[in-house]
Amino acid sequence: MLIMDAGKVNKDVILTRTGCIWFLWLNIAYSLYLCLRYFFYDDLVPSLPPIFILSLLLMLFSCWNLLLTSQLIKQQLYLTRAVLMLCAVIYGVIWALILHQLYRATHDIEWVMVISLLVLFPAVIAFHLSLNVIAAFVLPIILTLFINIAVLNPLHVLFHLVAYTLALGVVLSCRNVMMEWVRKAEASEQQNARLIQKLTRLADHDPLTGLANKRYLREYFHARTAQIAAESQVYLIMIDVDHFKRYNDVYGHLKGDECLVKVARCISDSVRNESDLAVRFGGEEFAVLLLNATPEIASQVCERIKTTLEKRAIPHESSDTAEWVTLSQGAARWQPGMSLDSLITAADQQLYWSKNHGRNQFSFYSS
Ligand SMILES: Nc1nc2c(ncn2[C@@H]2O[C@H](COP(=O)(O)OP(=O)(O)OP(=O)(O)O)[C@@H](O)[C@H]2O)c(=O)[nH]1
Repeated sequence: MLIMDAGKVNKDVILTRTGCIWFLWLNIAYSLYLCLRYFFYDDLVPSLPPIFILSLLLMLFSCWNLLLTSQLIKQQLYLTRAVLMLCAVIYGVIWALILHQLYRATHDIEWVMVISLLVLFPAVIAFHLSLNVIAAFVLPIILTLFINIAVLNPLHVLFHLVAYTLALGVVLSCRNVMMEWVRKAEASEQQNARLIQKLTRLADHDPLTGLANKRYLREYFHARTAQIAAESQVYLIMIDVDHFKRYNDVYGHLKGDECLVKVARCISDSVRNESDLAVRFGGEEFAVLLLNATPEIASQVCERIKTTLEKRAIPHESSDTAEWVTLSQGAARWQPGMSLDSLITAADQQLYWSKNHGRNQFSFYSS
């Protein structure tokens, strides 16, 4: 496999691709410089054809790779690391040959060393994520330069070897600095993502019960009703705890809070469809939004909430309705074009009907 699709790609490969494009443009610029240099300096003339041919080859290979990369980007495809390494070796060998020819033409090892460092430095930056790709590019170049340095007289060999090794060390140490920056950037990116997740949860959920809040209901309602088909049936159930003021008065507000958490759990346990949403509407009021429901499903959910709470049997000694905590519910069906506020009002009217006709029951409105 020379190419992989976007699904199998990790972040490293994408970062390497950005580096590749930069590296290709640099190679085009360098090869252009070497080709043009011929017209302004005559020191390269004796060995012009090999350098000219190699520079031209480098330019054409880079242009072709650039075109290929843009095609891959369009098709959301990426080169595998093995192909990157092969390309790095080819570039390393071409540059090794160019530097060798430059040295043969100029006999100026210091200038050739500077040119080699100018080539190595961007490669280390571009491929900082992969030591193997860097090595595949760097090794042919270093080997050629060391061989060329070795043919100098002994005093110069030592001086140039030490100088070049030091310069290489500086270039390679840049990779460590880059990696440190990348690690820090990644750590802060992850921290930000966690923070955003936490803030989003705080903004969308009720801190006491953990259910979605009214703000999220509004967002969810608008997003989902804009998507769903006109024939889909959407229901809103409004739920209110019966005689909750008396519960607080008898058991205290902390117990009241605990009771609301238990009620919330009963409601969320009764909502089984993933697209349905259980909401703490405010105070001791809850709501359930049912997407793709039917009148039967909506009444089943109301019945399930009632019986689940009955099974929990949370004592409520001052309630006129039962010995345990009970709920009144009212449901209304959404019609396409109907606003959330109108739907809430319609469901609320049914809730009041349930309250006024004995509590601990549900009532329906289906226009
Ligand atoms: N403990 C606690 N109590 C709350 C919270 N939010 C609202 N309440 C209380 O819920 C009670 C609601 O009282 P009412 O609106 O009179 O309703 P009710 O007593 O349930 O009477 P009915 O709805 O007619 O059955 C008030 O006493 C509020 O203080 C909360 O987060 N925690």
